[in-house]
Amino acid sequence: MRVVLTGGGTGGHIYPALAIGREVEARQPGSSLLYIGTSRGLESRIVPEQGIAFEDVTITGFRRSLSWENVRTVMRFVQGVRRSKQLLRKFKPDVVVGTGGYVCGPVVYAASRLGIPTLIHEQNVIPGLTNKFLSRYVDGVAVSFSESVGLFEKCPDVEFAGNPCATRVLKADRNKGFSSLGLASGTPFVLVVGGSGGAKAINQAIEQTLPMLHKMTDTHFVFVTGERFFKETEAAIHRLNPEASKRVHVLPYIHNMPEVLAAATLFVGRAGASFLAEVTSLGLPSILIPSPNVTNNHQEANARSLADAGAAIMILERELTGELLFRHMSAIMGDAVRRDSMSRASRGMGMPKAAAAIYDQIVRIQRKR
Ligand SMILES: CC(=O)N[C@H]1[C@@H](OP(=O)(O)OP(=O)(O)OC[C@H]2O[C@@H](n3ccc(=O)[nH]c3=O)[C@H](O)[C@@H]2O)O[C@H](CO)[C@@H](O)[C@@H]1O
Repeated sequence: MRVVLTGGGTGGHIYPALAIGREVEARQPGSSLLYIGTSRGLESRIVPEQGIAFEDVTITGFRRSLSWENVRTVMRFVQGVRRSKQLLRKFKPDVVVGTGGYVCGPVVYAASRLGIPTLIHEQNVIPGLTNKFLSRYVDGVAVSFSESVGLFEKCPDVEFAGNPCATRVLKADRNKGFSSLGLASGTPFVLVVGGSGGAKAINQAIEQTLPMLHKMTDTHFVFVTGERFFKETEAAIHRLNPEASKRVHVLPYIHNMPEVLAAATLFVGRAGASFLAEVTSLGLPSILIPSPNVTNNHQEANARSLADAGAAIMILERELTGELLFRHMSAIMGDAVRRDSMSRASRGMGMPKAAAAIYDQIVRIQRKR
């Protein structure tokens, strides 16, 4: 099968697209993938590293308020559709799959105008602007939450599939996760990561925990700062606690995240949808600090659903302090029975077969044509 994947800006849109691509390759060996993204998004680096062909279109997002920038965005959209049509005519895909983020707009729209079967995947309970716009043109929408099924009334085929990131972590080799971090297999560690772009508030809270970390003997901390905060955070950590470097491993970004997640004992981070799909698929206990700066405060809703099920502790950013975070981390790491119970609750929410369900939907929308 020839598949065009598109979606991006942040990891939460890119990894679902890659997971769908990998499922297609597994189910139909010899398939060809082309990823269309923007040269400014994270996808322009991640996708080529995965050995997948990459082409770019230029596009920007709409501002929610009226502005001249929106006029320019419309012009870029028209140009983006033209460029997408050229790329699609050349690659001749059997299907085009979009996973949200504004780059999807021109690519999926162009595909539908050319009569190519199209599917979009929505990661969040409340649909993003681009997916909502596209839903009237596409053949299928795959959603991650049952509550979202009714929100795409313009589309004839809406499937509650889950998030395909849940599938990509399952086959991950945890021993490779340990060795890539320079840790002996089985070393207990807390993975702290503020979403695909890092989170200043979480970085600052971790800096505040440094004087307390020696109390959690044997536990290591893998702390992912985000590329833009790496230098300052790493410098602050070494200044505040030079001794910490033995058990605190500071990194800007992790490229083999499935392997590292499979090895982790506890996850601390934002409540982005793709991360949560991975965490629940693996049955990891978590401490979630939802970003307050997202549309409709959807990360708090994501985090609350895990907290209500007993799979996670939620800390709101306005209440976050190093002391509170340390207290929760040390309570969970020090209590194996509690960890087991959180882990069972977390696994109970996982949807590890999501990628397979989306592959089946792709085949179905092709047949309907
Ligand atoms: C601030 C913001 O707008 N966040 C949104 C964004 O989050 P964001 O892009 O942070 O996405 P998620 O937290 O959902 O997922 C991040 C993805 O990147 C991967 N990863 C992350 C860090 C790293 O070092 N290495 C790595 O591989 C994770 O394994 C995961 O697959 O998209 C999500 C899915 O639409 C939304 O729910 C979030 O609200």
